[in-house]
Amino acid sequence: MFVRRLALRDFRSWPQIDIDLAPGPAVFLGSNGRGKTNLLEALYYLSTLSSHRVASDQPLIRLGAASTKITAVAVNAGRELTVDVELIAGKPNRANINQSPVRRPREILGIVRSVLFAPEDLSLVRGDPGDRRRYLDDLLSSRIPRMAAVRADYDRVLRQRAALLKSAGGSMRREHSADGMSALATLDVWDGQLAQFGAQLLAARIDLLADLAPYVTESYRSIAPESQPVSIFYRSSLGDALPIEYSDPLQHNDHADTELLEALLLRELAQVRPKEIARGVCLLGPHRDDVELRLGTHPAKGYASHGESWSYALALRLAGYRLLRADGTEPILMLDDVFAELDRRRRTALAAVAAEAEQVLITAAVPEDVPAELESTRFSVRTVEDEADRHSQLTSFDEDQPR
Ligand SMILES: Nc1ncnc2c1ncn2[C@@H]1O[C@H](COP(=O)(O)OP(=O)(O)OP(=O)(O)O)[C@@H](O)[C@H]1O
Repeated sequence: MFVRRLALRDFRSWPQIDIDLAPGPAVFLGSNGRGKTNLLEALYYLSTLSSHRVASDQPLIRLGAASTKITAVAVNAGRELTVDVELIAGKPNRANINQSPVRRPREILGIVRSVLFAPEDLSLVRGDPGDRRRYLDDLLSSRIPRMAAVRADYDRVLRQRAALLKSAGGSMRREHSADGMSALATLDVWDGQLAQFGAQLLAARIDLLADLAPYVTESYRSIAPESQPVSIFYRSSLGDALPIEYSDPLQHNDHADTELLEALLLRELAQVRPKEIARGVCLLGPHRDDVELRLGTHPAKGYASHGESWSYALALRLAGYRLLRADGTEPILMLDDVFAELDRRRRTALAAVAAEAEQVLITAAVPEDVPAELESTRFSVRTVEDEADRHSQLTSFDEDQPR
């Protein structure tokens, strides 16, 4: 798929912009802080309903504006769909497909598919488990859009159960108190829901990892052939209760059994309940899980060098890209200021993948940062400043140059 048009209103540094795009590479050039990443972030938002940089939507709305709107015309196998989402401060977001409102914004997921590789991705290797969970879950929602609803249900149950654990902890501790008994009964209901949605999410992650793992190994080998091989494992808060073939993607060849996982979660939740009540937090479930990234026989986190960590992060993104492609829908590849960080071999490996992409959007400070095989449409991104305002502006790079 590709995006034929991207229009923004009051998105970060862009008051208004309407860009025509074509299949193949497009390069956005400009020095630091001009608004290049903001363009990619907007498109990424349409494909995941979240930013790759911030957890809340507020920073995406241009300072001084009350709302922002992102619109794209996506072309998939010759079929065009116009999709837009409006983020309004303090109100629920709204979305349209072909100008018709959808009931929930997440109904637009799957129309624009993208994979974004950005400097922040180093945190996939060096950061907290939450960064790796998010990587898996975003890929999951791109691949199977209905999983976004499962995630939302799981998060809702998690929040409500956590609130119950916190507020009712005191009354539960008072033995045989009426409040305590009723809180325990309510907790049983939430345990059931947590196990139900948690098992669906867990099964989907385990299946995803099994499909993804060979692409991660292959992508890493192509980027860093001289390095030790990599392998990935699912680390569940269920610990040893999780069947071994569910932890090791190379041993998992079937669909994960959701009923089995639900029963395991329920059983283990019953076991940890006293601890959860004492601490007032949910200790078990996919929100506590991690993906272990190994380099050779060691965990990459704390062991891999800077270059190896970069290669690993890039391999994870390329693996996601290849997996979506193998599913039959080519995602847009977005490369945010990454070539300058890469050595020659890794630049060449990444450029080879990007040159084959149906559409690739690249940001860079200077043209020399972009490999020659990816040269095509070039835009200049600059900042315009007057007394009243400071904002980004886009022009054709080639027309900009002195003749
Ligand atoms: N909500 C907002 N309203 C107005 N301006 C914003 C908002 N959020 C960010 N900006 C501005 O956007 C600019 C940063 O844009 P962006 O991150 O796209 O830069 P960039 O061109 O990718 O730079 P770099 O090469 O340094 O990554 C900054 O000038 C920042 O002040």
